Amino acid sequence: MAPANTLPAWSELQAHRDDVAKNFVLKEAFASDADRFNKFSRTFKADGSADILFDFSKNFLTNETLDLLVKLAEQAGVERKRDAMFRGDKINFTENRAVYHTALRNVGGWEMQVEGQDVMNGPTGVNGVLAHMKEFSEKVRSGEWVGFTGKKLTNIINVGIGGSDLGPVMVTEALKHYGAPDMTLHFVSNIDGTHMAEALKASDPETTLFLIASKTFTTAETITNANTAKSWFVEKTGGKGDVAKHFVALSTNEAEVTKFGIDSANMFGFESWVGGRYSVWSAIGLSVALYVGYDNFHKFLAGAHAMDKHFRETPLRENIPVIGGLLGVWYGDFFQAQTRLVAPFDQYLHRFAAYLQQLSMESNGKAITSDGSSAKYTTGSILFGEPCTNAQHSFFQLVHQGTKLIPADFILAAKSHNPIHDNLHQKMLASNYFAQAEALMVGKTDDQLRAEGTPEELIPHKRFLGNRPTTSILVGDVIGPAELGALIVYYEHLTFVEGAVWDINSFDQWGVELGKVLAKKILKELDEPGNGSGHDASTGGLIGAFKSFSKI
Ligand SMILES: O=P(O)(O)OC[C@H]1O[C@@](O)(CO)[C@@H](O)[C@@H]1O
Repeated sequence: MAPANTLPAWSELQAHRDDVAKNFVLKEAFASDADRFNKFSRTFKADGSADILFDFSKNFLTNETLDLLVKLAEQAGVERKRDAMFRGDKINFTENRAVYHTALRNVGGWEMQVEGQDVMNGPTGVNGVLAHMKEFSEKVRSGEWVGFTGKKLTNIINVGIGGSDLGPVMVTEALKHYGAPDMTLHFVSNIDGTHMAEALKASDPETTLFLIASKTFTTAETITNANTAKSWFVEKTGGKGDVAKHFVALSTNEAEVTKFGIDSANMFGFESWVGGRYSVWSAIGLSVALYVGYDNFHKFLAGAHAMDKHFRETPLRENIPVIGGLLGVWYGDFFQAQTRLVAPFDQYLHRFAAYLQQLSMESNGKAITSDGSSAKYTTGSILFGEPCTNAQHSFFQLVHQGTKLIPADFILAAKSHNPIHDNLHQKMLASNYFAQAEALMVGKTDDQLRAEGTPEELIPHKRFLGNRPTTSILVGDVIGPAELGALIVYYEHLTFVEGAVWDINSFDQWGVELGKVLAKKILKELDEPGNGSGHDASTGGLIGAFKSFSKI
């Protein structure tokens, strides 16, 4: 594909930005068009899910802007690339793989093949793994599957990192309302011994089930943590513990699973066309099924599939993830916004931004386009976020009065799982959700400050320039499994659209390899005399200091 900035629509957008958008004032746009909210809002509707309102009206958008962005998407081949993904083409061209996480949640019976092979049915097909997950999770939750002393397994330790951790953590936290009351979850990811030590300290080997979650089953942190866990289990049970009853593997790599000592019958597999950051829908999501029950896990898949259907079938201008992705390009490449804020007004979603960081930044943190040349434009964005209202009391000062343009997404469920104190908390949460977006848009003028009696010398300091764009996402009920699935997939496909316009490979992650290789070399040097070989003075000096401090 031609580099994005050589496409005709790109130049038209640049001209549009120069002539119109640089003077675009949101509050004036609303004052001049009473129908603006309706024009730039879209509602996601699907059976089994509450409606989800996506209000894009507080963005730097005019009809012309949206027309030009859609034109850019067309010229960049977004629809062609989207259809190639759903067709199972090897769009992950550096690893020669399909990108087929959509098959994992294909509850709609779509025919889905990779290299002419049906991926849904057959012994190792998606549906077979889901059936295995259903059977296993139901046996554990019912107490039919017990530990070596006959006790119910109520303490789950998921050992994984990156996509083998962030998704399970975020989803089990987001769906805590549906979690088994007698089940405790631990997620151990960091190689820092504290992570595993703290989990084991709180665990009884007789009631503990370990999920060793690793797509490759070669990730150093995970395999080390898994071996530590196994040693703890053997030691604590005096060798009487039956690993087969207390360890299962979630992976694509049967050989390494077997080498570790887990029987393949206790392995839940998935294919290499599932990227780590797209894997919560796969066997990696077993902790979710164990915690909230398979029926809720299926609803989670169904909500995701519904957003897949919307993305696959909806014309670009009405397509919600397409609009979200095009806004990412618009702010990043035409307004030089370097970051994106995602602030859920929802405590259960407190790990949502952390999950989206890997999804967005591991997908689009790329500077090379499909033909191997360097991108001549900005790609990717630094995604960050915390739940509100906490974030308002933390870093919103910069968002409101700083020098940076930070497009923000706010998310709220219309109903709370916990309508305590006569729903007062939910109303206060909602009032802040509305107020933050409004404040960022309208700001506060010098005249308003003077009218309040603000001393002249304080006016510049208390001025709010406003005109800061936000997207408000409002879920029309509580956020349950289906709504969560749809929300995640909105961001998955928004990320896809950004990458498709930027003509990058959003599905490999070569950038995580160099650090691993260097760490492996240094690990050996920590057990050898001296400060290692071939290091710069800083690295060598730090190694020396570490050895001295820790008396290695
Ligand atoms: O699931 P696994 O193979 O152990 O990989 C864990 C994580 O490591 C990576 O950094 C790739 O090495 C992420 O992409 C991935 O989610």
